[in-house]
Amino acid sequence: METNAGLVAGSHKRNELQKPLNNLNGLICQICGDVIGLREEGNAFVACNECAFPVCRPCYEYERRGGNKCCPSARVDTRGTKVHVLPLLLLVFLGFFKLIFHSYAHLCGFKGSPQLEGDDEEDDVDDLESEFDHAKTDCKTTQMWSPQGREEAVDLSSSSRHEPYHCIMRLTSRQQVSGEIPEATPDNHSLRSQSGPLGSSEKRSSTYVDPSLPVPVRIVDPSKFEFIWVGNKYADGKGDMEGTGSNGEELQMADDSRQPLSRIVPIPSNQLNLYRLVIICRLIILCFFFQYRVTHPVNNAYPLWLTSVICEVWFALSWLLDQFPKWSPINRETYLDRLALRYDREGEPSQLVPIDVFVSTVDPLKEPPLITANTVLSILAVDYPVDKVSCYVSDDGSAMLTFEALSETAEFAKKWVPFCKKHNIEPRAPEFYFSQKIDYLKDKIQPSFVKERRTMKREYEEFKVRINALVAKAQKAPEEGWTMQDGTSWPGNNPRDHPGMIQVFLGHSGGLDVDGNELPRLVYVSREKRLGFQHHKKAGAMNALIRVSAVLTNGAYLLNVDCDHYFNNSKALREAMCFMMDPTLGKKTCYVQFPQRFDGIDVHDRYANRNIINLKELLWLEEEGKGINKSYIDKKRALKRTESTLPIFNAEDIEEGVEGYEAERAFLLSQKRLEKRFGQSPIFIASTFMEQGGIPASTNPASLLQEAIHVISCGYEDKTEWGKEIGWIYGSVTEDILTGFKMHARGWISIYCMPPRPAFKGSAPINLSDRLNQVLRWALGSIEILLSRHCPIWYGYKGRLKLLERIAYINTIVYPITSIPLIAYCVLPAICLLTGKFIIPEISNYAGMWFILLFASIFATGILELKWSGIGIEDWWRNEQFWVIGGTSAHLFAVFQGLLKVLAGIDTNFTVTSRHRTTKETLPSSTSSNGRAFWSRPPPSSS
Ligand SMILES: O=c1ccn([C@@H]2O[C@H](COP(=O)(O)OP(=O)(O)O[C@H]3O[C@H](CO)[C@@H](O)[C@H](O)[C@H]3O)[C@@H](O)[C@H]2O)c(=O)[nH]1
Ligand SMILES: [Mn+2]
Ligand SMILES: [Zn+2]
Repeated sequence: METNAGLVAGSHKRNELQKPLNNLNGLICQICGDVIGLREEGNAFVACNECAFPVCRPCYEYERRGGNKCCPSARVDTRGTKVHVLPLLLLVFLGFFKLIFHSYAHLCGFKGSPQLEGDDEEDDVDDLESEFDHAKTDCKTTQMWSPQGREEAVDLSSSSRHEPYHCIMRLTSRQQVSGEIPEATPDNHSLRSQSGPLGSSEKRSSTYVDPSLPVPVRIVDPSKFEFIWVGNKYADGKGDMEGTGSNGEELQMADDSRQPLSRIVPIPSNQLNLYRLVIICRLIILCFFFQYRVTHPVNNAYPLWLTSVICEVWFALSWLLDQFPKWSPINRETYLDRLALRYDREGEPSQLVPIDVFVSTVDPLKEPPLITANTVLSILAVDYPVDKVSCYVSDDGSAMLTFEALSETAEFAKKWVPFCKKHNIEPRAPEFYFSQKIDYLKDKIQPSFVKERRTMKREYEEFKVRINALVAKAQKAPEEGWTMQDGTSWPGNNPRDHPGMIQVFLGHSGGLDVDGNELPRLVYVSREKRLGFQHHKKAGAMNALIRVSAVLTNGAYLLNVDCDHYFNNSKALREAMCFMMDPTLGKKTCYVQFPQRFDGIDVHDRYANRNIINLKELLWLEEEGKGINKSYIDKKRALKRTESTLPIFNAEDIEEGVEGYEAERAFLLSQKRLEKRFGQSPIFIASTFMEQGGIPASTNPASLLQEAIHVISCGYEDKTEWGKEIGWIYGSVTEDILTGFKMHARGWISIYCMPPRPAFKGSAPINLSDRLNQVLRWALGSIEILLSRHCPIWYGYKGRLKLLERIAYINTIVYPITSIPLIAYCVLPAICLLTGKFIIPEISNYAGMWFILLFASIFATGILELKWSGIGIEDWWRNEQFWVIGGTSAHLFAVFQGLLKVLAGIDTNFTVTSRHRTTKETLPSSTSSNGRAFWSRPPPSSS
């Protein structure tokens, strides 16, 4: 509001200034700073007669081509709609008229002139301009178009996948961040820093450690609630808090190295209590309802009655399971400024720890290289010290297209990254940045910025042309397979049987950006694949990356994103570090996860992908700081590094120095044991002992590459604990849930982090079949876990899983089974109709009351949830619809497929994915492309 007022005032002022000048030549364009030229009649060019906002003709036309229908100043004025109602109406009317004319012409068999379809703008076209055609016709869509014409357009939204969460995991479980931070003593590691869960917001500094407070249990189900608890208050809360601290206080806080880097934001207790009250009422009503149902069978339709009661009981149970995680939500906010004060002070070397970012891709046709490129660019431009970020791209499809696109991306990054950092733009994925409207009235917009932005946009369009050309070229593979630029054959021609490949771009030796600064390192990795070796999909790919990165850069933490999920918030890494480097939280936190947000969903969100309401799939909970979720991430570097670190240890053992731990540690330290656990790589094992990450200075880079190829070979994990106890855990297609579960069972906690500006965004499946397939895959993953030794119902009672965590995981695992009663219940009405019988006996007034109360309580909970979450009724309804669609199709199918797979060993999926591929063996070789070294390794001779 404040900004708006400012804007409006600003533009008035300008108008006033200009009025007297209006007829003068020499007026300055408010966008680019050039002089506004004259029109033929000798008056200054005026774009908008309403406000006479001074823009030059080139700027005005540029904006128009970019899809703006109104003048640059009015567009940012929120009242602009009012001003432009008339022209809009006219436009609509005109459009309508054209439509009628068109159909009429069509009916008469007469072809309307093509101009009729376009806008009435002039069509002088240079090669850059034609690309704006699309935007002209519909500036609202996020579609992307290419300069070459629409056929080649890449539709962003067509990327078929998306993933729930991105997590930062610890690499070492016990991160000694820096000498400054004293060890936590056992008595203050209670996390509950604040007042009680619902208490008023006391001053943080005084309440931070108060071991005497009871430890409240809080759980959050972001599926329905993330907006409730976070949306409204989060953003403002921070401002308020900061406002209260005087300078002196802040300084003092900065001094105190135990100041937490985040806090829990209290939720108003009346809100929460009201909700809880309704839930309890609903529960009580439910009990009476069942009492009535059970004691009043329908005598002439006993089977119908019995079926319906069984279904109802199941629904009630699943509702109850669903309810637990929502009982005590937690909301957190971070103090980025404290993080910077403590570890990243101006003028001193940064003490932030290094992070390796992993991007997974498989199929460049389903996951368009342009999307992956955008993700990579957003990582390279992230707001974190460049020498502390490395980006690893895993290509499970060993596609030369992916490789070449990455090589182009590295080149483009040299221009893109300095531009982002100089102007501090968001988001730092160019496609999404340029699709945003720019607000020329914001004070920070300088004419020089406008010009650089235009240049950059042009560069990006050219980059897109190059990527699209690569994609076009990759459509039909030549008989003899792909050949690299230097004429050698591409080693990955057979994606199911090829050597490991690694290529390092950028980084210290890979060239500087256009301003002469270093860039983060970018590494292409395609792990070795051989027939007869299980590759374990994404989990396998991530484990390979854990090892390569440990050998090459060895970040202390790792972050995993899918290739279609770009950094929407360039401070996301810092957000996560506020938890990982927190003096108290950091020691027990295994991973930080961010919710999944989407772009490019169709307006009506027909397939209910907006996670706003996403059902159980996204269940997670935080309890005494313990998080769960369907996220993926996992284990830190799998292993741990020094003494304390592995997540293979139980979290408390590490903290408390339990006896067994000491003993195990001694055992572990023996090299033999380490090799058994981590595989035969002395360099990898050594790297796990580097608490702060980084590689021993003495190592020779050439030998590191050799070793890196070794650790991604497909036999490397044989007889080790990879995928069993270490790294991403194998055995479920939802490896993220399984791995998170395993970590929680060891007593680690996880944090759910929801910065006001969403940290990551992805593209969601936009067609029903992709979406159903995804839902099917997730449900199948759950069933796999349900039927495995890791089933949360029985697993780990000797471990450290908290009861609520267990319930939340059970809920996440069991939901596909609900499809069976759901289908039964859907069929019941038909049977009732056919047989003329009903599932409920003649109803008395007394019974009728329970029915009415039950429905009322269902409405009440629904209304409260809707109200607090800010979810619209439409979204909610769509979600309910999709729940039935998915529940009666994909979930049911998953149950059977899972049973088949686990009980009979039939992997239906396998037959789908492994279709015809020629098994042409390509001889891997050491080659070079583009003058850079390219490493690969021959297949194991006979192992
Ligand atoms: O053999 C494979 C298969 C997949 N992937 C990658 O794994 C990610 C997720 O796969 P996708 O098919 O896109 O699944 P989604 O349902 O979109 O992803 C969500 O759900 C998955 C299952 O829970 C999680 O693995 C993902 O992290 C999560 O984002 C993608 O980046 C893929 O490139 C591989 O690297 N290798
Ligand atoms: Mn995906
Ligand atoms: Zn201008």
